[in-house]
Amino acid sequence: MEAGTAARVTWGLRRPCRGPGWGQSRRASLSSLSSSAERAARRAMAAAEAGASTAPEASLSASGVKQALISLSDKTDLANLGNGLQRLGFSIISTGGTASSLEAAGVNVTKVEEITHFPEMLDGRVKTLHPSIHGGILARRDQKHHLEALNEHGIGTFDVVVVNLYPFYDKVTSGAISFEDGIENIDIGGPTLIRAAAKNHKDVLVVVDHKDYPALLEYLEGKQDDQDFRRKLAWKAFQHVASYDSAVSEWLWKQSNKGDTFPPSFTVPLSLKSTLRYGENPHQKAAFYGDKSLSLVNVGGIATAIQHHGKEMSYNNYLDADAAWNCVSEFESPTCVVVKHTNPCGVASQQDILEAYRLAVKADPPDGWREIVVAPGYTAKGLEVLKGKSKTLRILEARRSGKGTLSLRQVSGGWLAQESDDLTPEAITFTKVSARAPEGSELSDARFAWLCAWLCVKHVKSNAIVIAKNNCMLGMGSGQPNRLESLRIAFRKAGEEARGAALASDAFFPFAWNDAVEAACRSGVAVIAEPGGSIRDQDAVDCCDKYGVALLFTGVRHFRH
Ligand SMILES: NC(=O)c1ncn([C@@H]2O[C@H](COP(=O)(O)O)[C@@H](O)[C@H]2O)c1NC=O
Repeated sequence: MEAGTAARVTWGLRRPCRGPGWGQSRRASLSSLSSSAERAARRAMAAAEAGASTAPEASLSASGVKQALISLSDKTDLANLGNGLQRLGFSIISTGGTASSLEAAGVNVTKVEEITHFPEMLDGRVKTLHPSIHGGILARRDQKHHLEALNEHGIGTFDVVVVNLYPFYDKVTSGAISFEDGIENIDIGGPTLIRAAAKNHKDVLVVVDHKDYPALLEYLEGKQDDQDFRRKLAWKAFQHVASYDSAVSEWLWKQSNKGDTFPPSFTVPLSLKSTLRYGENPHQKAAFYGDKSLSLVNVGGIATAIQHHGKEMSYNNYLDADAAWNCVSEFESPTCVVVKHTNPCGVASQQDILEAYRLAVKADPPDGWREIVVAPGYTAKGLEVLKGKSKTLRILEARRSGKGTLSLRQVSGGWLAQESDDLTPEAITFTKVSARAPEGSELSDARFAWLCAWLCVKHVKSNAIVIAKNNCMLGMGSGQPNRLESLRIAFRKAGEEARGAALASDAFFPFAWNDAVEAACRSGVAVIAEPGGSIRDQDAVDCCDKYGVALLFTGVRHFRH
């Protein structure tokens, strides 16, 4: 690509553009088309007429000088960019703060107002919103009448536009910010520049990410035009603006619709965290995206976990780690949850975490290797020991999964949205409906069994049955087409230890006699906890009374389909 010469763009200065009579004086000055810029514009038009506009050289500005517009809030690597562009012969035009930083870095720069003949005004709300800027970005170089229009109005073309936006996201997530401050942090001129340049990417390179500066400079140094490169930048630019707008829109919805959870429409800003080796199965490609919704700031969870050691996480690893971590995050006391295929199959809560681990593993001993460990933190020694266990063991450090989020789930052609199941154990009231009341530890066992069932149903399909004793899960059954089948599986796992234990069900028992309730009673459990609400609730009460089992209704169902 032709290097051109570094020159300050001064040709726009010739016309006063403000106040009444602006049109007249403007026309008057334009009538004397004599500047070098206008001569250059004519040269560019001649080139367009000659059909040379698709060659890289044709992206020279109408003035014959290549121009870059730079307007950045985040000024990371700005000096390198400015010096690089200057070295390549670009004339640089910038907004106030960016121009000052460039000057401080020894780069020649022209302020936007020298082109627009308007000062930056309204506290920065209007800086670059001007035909002298947007005409120079949007004009099609292969359209004679576009270049004629630029020429008529004394507007030069821009070849490169580098913009990043007011840090709206950081501001509104950094703590208390007033509504007015939020509004002032919505960038208007920046997205407009980005969209204009991205639309005209055939002739204008648009950059929104400082990580792309080296590639931009390398591209500009090259001899070949590459429309793919330009299109990728344009894609990224529109994506950048779309993400930005989704944050603004989410924030505004929250400001104006307190308490109303479901907006009529919304956009979820996702960014690629990693591509994965494959999906659930090797023939499926897969990737992991982080969700940058404002409502998910500081909610922790697996998406923001740090991996300290081990093989790269797979698609199924993420699902399992998520199920285990969301489950363990529910407990206040030290708890260990073992998950297989997203089912919590061993859960123990003990003051000593090592003891919790031993008991949880005992409930469902690993049938092979352990794939992932997730914890809120590790001592240096602990990490060393775990690393020594296996080269592949994935060791993750995660922050507790938060509450109050919207849960989204895909179905063919749409998404289901619901509030996350944030009910705390304190919100559950155990109502004794049987003749016998649970005694001593039976009550806490019932509560723990219910908690386990509750945690299970958040991650596995109903029907869910959990048997627990001494703060330890003894057995669980889930995902079976009927409740009796889940119950049988849970009892098979619990074995003889089920005698005197508590049993919990995620939903009511539709039948009692010759069915799940009677089977549970005959297996020797001391307490059954279930939501209640069946038309045959009385059968369940009568059955428990017959066997001397305590029956508790919780009034809360925790289906997961
Ligand atoms: N109003 C405008 O015409 C306008 N043009 C560019 N900006 C933004 O101003 C910022 C740079 O400002 P400065 O160079 O003064 O630090 C950039 O983030 C850019 O997106 C604008 N500001 C906000 O809307």
